[in-house]
Amino acid sequence: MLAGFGGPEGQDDVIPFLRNVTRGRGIPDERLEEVAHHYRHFGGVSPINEQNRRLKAAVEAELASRGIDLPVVWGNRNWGPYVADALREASERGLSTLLGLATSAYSSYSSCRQYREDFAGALAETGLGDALRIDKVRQYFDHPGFVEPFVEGLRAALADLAERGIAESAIRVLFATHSIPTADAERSGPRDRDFGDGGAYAAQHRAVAEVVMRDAGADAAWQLVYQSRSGPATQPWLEPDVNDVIAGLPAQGVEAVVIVPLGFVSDHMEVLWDLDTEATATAAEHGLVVIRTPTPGTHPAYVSGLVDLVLERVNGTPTAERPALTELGPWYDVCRPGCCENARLGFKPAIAGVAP
Ligand SMILES: CC1=C(CCC(=O)O)c2cc3nc(cc4[nH]c(cc5[nH]c(cc1n2)c(C)c5CCC(=O)O)c(CCC(=O)O)c4C)C(CCC(=O)O)=C3C
Ligand SMILES: [Fe+2]
Repeated sequence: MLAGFGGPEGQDDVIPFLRNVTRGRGIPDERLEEVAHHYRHFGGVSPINEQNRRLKAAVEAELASRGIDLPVVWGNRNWGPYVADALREASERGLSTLLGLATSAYSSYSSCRQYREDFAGALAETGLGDALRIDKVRQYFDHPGFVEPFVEGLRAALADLAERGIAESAIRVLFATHSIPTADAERSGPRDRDFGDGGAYAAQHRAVAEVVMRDAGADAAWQLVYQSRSGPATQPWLEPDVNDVIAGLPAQGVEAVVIVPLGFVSDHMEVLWDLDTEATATAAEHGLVVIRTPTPGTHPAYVSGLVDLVLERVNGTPTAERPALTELGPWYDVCRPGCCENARLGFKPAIAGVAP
């Protein structure tokens, strides 16, 4: 079961979609109006659903090319087709076990546990709790198939800048990911492991960024930056913001910035607006050359990696034989007790984890 975030597909969908995403989250109205404007600018259509349709087709084609007969259903957390729709479809097709494959690579409440809660909620909503069992594929931030498109993108961007005569010492590589409340970040990953500042969420990004720099053969300075903050100003979220960092670069002798959207799997609104529109404008204002590198999208390495992830789980591949490019992984198949809890929302039932 490919599990996506979901997005609006027309102007009339924008507000109901935003209500779905932010229900009970204390997001200020001004922020919602601002985000509605991003969607309205693109005709009220988020590209994310079309991207997931393409990803589903690509995964199906990869399975077929390997002669593997596994059906794929698709459901979203915040817009149709919903996870509940996917469960009904699975049940009608006579399936009894689903393996969730989320379009989200890292550990945190928003990027892992919320999928597990929504799977549990959809089982309850559809009454299919006895007929269907749902497991979830491990977080794949350090899987070679997810990392390879970023390495290729960074290598190409640096080659492009070299051709333009810009020295690597005048280039800053910014690895961009979604900001989350620091309270969520501290609780990301299993409760019994210490990952340092920003919890498992930040540690995973730092570790993958190092691998991408190394494998791209990059010598430039780099840093992890955050984007798309949405909570009230009083609530601490992970920093620094991508725009604040960009604004400070010219004073450090930087002439060009490469933005690697490390936290995202496709060119959805966070990438098109917050990076390609806003951060790019900030860079231009400060006289910087800017290149935003590609997201995995339907890159063959990513698609093939997703199928490998499904198969390692289906086949029970021993941990030692599972690919992982950082010391942090391979990540857990079954989330550990208390994994990625949400400090603000309290306890909600979730599946595919060890009971607390
Ligand atoms: C970690 C993370 C990811 C990456 C992992 C993953 O991909 O799962 C992600 C992805 C996405 N976030 C998306 C959209 C939105 N996220 C919002 C709000 C929030 N995101 C959060 C975190 C994340 N979000 C958080 C902590 C909030 C605050 C509310 C809450 O506590 O839950 C809001 C509300 C308005 C706003 O304030 O921005 C919107 C509209 C879309 C769809 C884009 C499209 O339509 O193309 C995608 C892929
Ligand atoms: Fe989000």
